[in-house]
Amino acid sequence: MNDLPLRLAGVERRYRSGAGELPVLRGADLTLAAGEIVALVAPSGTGKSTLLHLAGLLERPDGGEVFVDGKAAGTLSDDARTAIRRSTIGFVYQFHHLLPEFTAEENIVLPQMAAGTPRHTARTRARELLAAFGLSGREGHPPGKLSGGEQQRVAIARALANRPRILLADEPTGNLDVGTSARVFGELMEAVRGQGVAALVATHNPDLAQQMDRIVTLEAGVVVPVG
Ligand SMILES: Nc1ncnc2c1ncn2[C@@H]1O[C@H](COP(=O)(O)OP(=O)(O)OP(=O)(O)O)[C@@H](O)[C@H]1O
Repeated sequence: MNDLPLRLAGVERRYRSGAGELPVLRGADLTLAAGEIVALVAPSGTGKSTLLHLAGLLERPDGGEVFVDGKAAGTLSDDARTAIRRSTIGFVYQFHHLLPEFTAEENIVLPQMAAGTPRHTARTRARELLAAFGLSGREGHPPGKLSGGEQQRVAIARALANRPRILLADEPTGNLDVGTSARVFGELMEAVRGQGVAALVATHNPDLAQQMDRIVTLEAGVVVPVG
């Protein structure tokens, strides 16, 4: 069990508001094996983003524990959690969140340098990734001069730049038209499978979910298998 990239055990999350408490996760369990791609398909507002934020160590649960590579994240300092996030976890969001003032290549170089990779090594890796996503020749373009599909390809390349063990994606192609979404998602799957990354992908798109290894949903705050 210890070398599972990701394990959520009895994870709880409540949001406090003026009206009281909203229990969103009530003991969610989920494991991701290396190379496994899991679809998280659940109605809006049931806690998909919350689960991804907890799995990505962006927030701490109110109960339960998140294990990354067998290590309990709850006992770690914020700095230690940030270090794990940088080296081990890649994120892709519905909107690319690329830095607009930097080029496509720099957007992929910067997170590598933040994780301690020397600039020349980071540049080589960025160029390889951009080539793998069909973006050779676009290295010097800022996000504003790329199409929506190209921007999302850069965001996926950035998420994979530090060779993460875990990829967390929240509607990664939700902002793209149907054809572009299918193409970009296919490239994402190929890259994830090629690198043996464990991936958890929240999506409302049943066609994309069917292409993954397994589908889970959220019901009353717990993770339930589908099919
Ligand atoms: N910071 C917060 N403070 C208070 N309530 C929150 C907060 N974040 C999320 N919620 C509430 O928790 C519930 C779950 O939100 P979450 O964003 O995880 O759902 P989701 O399944 O990802 O939804 P969607 O598919 O619409 O993105 C929602 O009712 C939401 O309003």
